[in-house]
Amino acid sequence: MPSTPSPPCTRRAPDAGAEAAIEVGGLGKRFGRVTALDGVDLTVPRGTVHGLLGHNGAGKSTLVGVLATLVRPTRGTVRVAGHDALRHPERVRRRIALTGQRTTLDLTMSGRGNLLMTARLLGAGRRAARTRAGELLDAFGLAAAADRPARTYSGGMLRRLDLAMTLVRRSDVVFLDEPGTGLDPASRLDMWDMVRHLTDLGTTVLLTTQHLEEADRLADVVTVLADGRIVATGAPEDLKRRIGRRSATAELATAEDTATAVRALAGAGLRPDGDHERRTVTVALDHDEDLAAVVRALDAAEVRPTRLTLSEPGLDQVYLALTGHRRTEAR
Ligand SMILES: Nc1ncnc2c1ncn2[C@@H]1O[C@H](COP(=O)(O)OP(=O)(O)OP(=O)(O)O)[C@@H](O)[C@H]1O
Repeated sequence: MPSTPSPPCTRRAPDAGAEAAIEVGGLGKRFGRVTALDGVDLTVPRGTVHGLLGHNGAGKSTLVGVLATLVRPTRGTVRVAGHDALRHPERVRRRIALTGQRTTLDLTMSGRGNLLMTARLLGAGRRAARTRAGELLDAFGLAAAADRPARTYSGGMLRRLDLAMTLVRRSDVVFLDEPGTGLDPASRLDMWDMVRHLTDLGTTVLLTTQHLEEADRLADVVTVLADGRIVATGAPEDLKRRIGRRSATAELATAEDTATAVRALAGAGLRPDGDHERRTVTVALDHDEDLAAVVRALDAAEVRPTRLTLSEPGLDQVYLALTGHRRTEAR
C-alpha cells in the first residue's frame, strides 16, 4: 500500500491553465492498406488518469506506440509532456514510462536490489539510487519485504514491484497496460489505489484496458476507440448518463405470467424484452415516467412479479452501444 493512499475513486477536474500532458491532433496511421488510426484528436490534462478503451484491433496499441515515440504516424501532430514527439522523440522518451504486462525483474535479487540496479543503470549516484529505491518501496507497500528475493513475492507484490521499476526515473506521463490483470480482487484494489497515487504526485496516466470496471474505477476521462476513430470521450459517469440506459427487470413465477407481462407492457407502449426460459422481462426506462408505467401495466394485468430490480447503466452497456462489440475479458 502507498504510504499515503488516495481514495480509489477520486475524480480530478482538469487544470484548464496548465499545458496538457498529451495533445494529439488529426492523427493518422496506416500500415500498408490497414488504417490503424484515422483522425484522432485527444487532449489529456496533466495529473489525470485517462482510460483508452476499444475492441481488439481498434488502434489502442498503435496510439500508445505513437505517444511513446515507438510508432511514427502517417499524419497529425503529437505533443507529450510538453515536447513535440515527432521532432524531438528523445526529449519525450526522457519524460515517459511504459509498462506492459511483462516483467523485467530479476527474481533472484531482492525488490530493493532490482530497484537499485535500475536506478544505477539510469545513471543515478549510489546515494540517490538508495533514496529513490527506499521511496518506491515505501510507496508501493514493499518496505517489509524489500530485502527478500523477489521470487518469494506474491503475484500482487511482483506487479507492484514491476510498476515501481518503471517509476525509478520520475516520469511525467506513464502508459499502463491493464494494471489490474492477473491480480486477485484485493490486490487489484491495492493496485488501483497505487495508480491513483501516481496522479497525487503530478504524474499523468494513460491506461489501456479491456476491463471496463478498471476504467470505470480509475479513469477521470475515458476515450472509446473503434476502427481507428474516437467514438466517444467523457467522464465515465457522463458517458453512462448520455449513452447508457436504465432498465427494470421483473421476475415472474410462471411462463404464463411472463407471456402476460410481455403483452401488458407492450400494450402500455413500452418495449419489453422477455426471456421465457428465465421467466424475466426487462424494460428499458427511456423516460422518467416509465417505471411507474411498468408497475401500472403489470398491476392492471394482475401479474405479480416475484422480484422487480432496477439497473443503472454500466460502462459495459455504453461500450457495447458505441462499438457494437462485446468486451473480451482476458482475466
Ligand atoms: N505493424 C503492423 N503492421 C500491420 N498492421 C498493423 C501493425 N500494427 C497494427 N496493425 C493493424 O492496425 C490495427 C490496429 O491495431 P492495434 O494493435 O493498434 O489495435 P489494439 O486496439 O491495440 O488491439 P488489441 O486490443 O488487440 O491489442 C489492426 O488492424 C492491426 O492489425
